[in-house]
Amino acid sequence: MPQSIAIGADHAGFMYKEAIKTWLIDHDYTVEDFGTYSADSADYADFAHPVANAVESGKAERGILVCGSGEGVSMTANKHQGIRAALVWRPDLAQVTRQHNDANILCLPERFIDLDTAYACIDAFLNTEFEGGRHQRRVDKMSC
Ligand SMILES: O=C(CO)[C@H](O)[C@H](O)[C@H](O)COP(=O)(O)O
Repeated sequence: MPQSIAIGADHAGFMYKEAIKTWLIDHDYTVEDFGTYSADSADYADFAHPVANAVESGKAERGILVCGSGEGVSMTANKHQGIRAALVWRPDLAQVTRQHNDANILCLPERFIDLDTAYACIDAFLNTEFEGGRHQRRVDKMSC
């Protein structure tokens, strides 16, 4: 299971990102926080790219990104070849995107889910293994 987690958010995900950082540290994960560092208006790509770079390079084993809808950060992170970023709003979706898609970044929509649901999604994302097999073949076909 992963130990090092890169996190990032824009202003609309800042509050959850801060709470998630504490949650991860309390659960013995190593966290690198790529910002944003306040609730001032900011651009999600400025945080999604550094988190994606950290995961793509192997500096972090997984990433977690938060914005208002989760859409901006997921679209940005998925521009990176080595990234499979999944926009998730239910724990069972987090579980299946690990099992079937080997997702390496979790994207959460702060404006659409409560914090306990976000924690449950993270728990599933960090504690579910990729199933491989037919799913590996499909993941291998993602690159263009
Ligand atoms: O990408 C998004 C919307 O698809 C994110 O939710 C952003 O956080 C959102 O656009 C920020 O909106 P704001 O009006 O600037 O707060």
